[in-house]
Amino acid sequence: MAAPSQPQKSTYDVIVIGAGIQGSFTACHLAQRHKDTLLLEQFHLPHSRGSSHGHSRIIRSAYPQEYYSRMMPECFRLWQQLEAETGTTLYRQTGLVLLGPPGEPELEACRRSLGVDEVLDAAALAQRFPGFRLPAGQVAVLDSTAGVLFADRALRAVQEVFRRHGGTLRDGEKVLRIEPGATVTVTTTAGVYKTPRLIITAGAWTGAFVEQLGLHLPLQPLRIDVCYWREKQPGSARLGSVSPCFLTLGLSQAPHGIYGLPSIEYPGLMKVCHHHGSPIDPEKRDQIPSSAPGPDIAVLSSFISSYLPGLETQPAVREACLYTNTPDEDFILDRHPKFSNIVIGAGFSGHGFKLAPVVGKLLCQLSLGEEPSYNMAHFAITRFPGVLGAAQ
Ligand SMILES: Cc1cc2nc3c(=O)[nH]c(=O)nc-3n(C[C@H](O)[C@H](O)[C@H](O)COP(=O)(O)OP(=O)(O)OC[C@H]3O[C@@H](n4cnc5c(N)ncnc54)[C@H](O)[C@@H]3O)c2cc1C
Ligand SMILES: O=C(O)[C@@H]1CCCCN1
Repeated sequence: MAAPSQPQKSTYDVIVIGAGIQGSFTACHLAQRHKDTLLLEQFHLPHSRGSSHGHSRIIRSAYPQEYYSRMMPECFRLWQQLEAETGTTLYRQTGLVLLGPPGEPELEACRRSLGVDEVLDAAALAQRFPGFRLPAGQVAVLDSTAGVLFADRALRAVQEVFRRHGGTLRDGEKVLRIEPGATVTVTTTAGVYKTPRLIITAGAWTGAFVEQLGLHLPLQPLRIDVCYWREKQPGSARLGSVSPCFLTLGLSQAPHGIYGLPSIEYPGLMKVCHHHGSPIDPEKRDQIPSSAPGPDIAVLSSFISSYLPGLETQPAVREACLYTNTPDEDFILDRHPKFSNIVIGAGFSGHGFKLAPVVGKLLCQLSLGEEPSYNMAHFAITRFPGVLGAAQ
């Protein structure tokens, strides 16, 4: 005889909306702090409809902005802790070369963030990493701490630790409505929940979602072409050989930057992408035709012929991922200006994965009314004018 079904629990200390890397780390910190936490995800997990899927992400210490580079030692430590807690390998050190014109301000700021003096010219780079050809007027700075995070595996690991600490993760359950108040009511496709504290980490869906809370955030979802390029000589860009990650700064033909990771996802294919994409509604991401090569592919092909002559100049595989950009490409990590028990983490602008352990900690601290461990000025909602619209 089947056991009588338990009535579904409906009250939690904290509810987190969105189980991407940011929501999952946030929920994990809360559960580790013994908060009874519900993490809600609209899609069945794992899924590839948002920003946290795929095999790999870059992690690096080098950052032009010191408010991110200052967080990196703690991020590296927390990633290591997650590896130890789950017995999985989540990080592989490969190094990263930053490429740009000598004296380029962001390149210089990265060099300062690393505390290195050395700048590699074309000959020094080619000797160290034979796959790269540095055109005249370009130099390289090496971040030897950098490497690859195994993204899908990392997401699974953090969700596993969340559950281990008593957290509840409900996937395939979309949040439809939020009613703010001292107790927030959260209505989903499957039930109604109450909580004194809500955190919204809904990725590319956040902008449209928080409109119901009278908040107009300048968040622009972008569809990114994730491209993989075949090595002419198989094995030349494989992880573990001499291939590092790379990132361009101040490149006139691609001002947003181009980046790459060694061939670890698909054998013989190196991931090289444009740090930019086309505006998109996340609900309609598959409606744009994917057959014709877009402008991003042309930029990448031309870059590859000059800098990476060991790769073929047409992508062998194209996938899609979403960025959610703010106008200044800094994150939003803040309380709702009117409803202080609702916290928002969004606008990760294509560089949030590596920072998720600290982002999660900060969102947890904000939600519990604690003093955040880092200066939050750059992440404030109120840096954007008119976010509360006419109701302000
Ligand atoms: C191609 C690409 C390359 C990148 N490279 C790097 C890199 O090298 N290094 C780096 O640090 N970062 C990188 N990033 C950025 C990083 O991956 C993102 O910043 C990060 O994944 C954002 O996570 P998120 O949790 O905010 O969003 P998501 O992973 O999209 O999570 C949000 C979740 O909320 C859910 N959701 C939305 N609405 C609802 C609702 N109403 N109810 C329930 N659930 C809901 C969504 O389904 C989704 O699962 C890259 C991103 C892309 C796309
Ligand atoms: O966050 C990063 O390190 C990379 C840089 C290049 C674009 C994608 N994100």
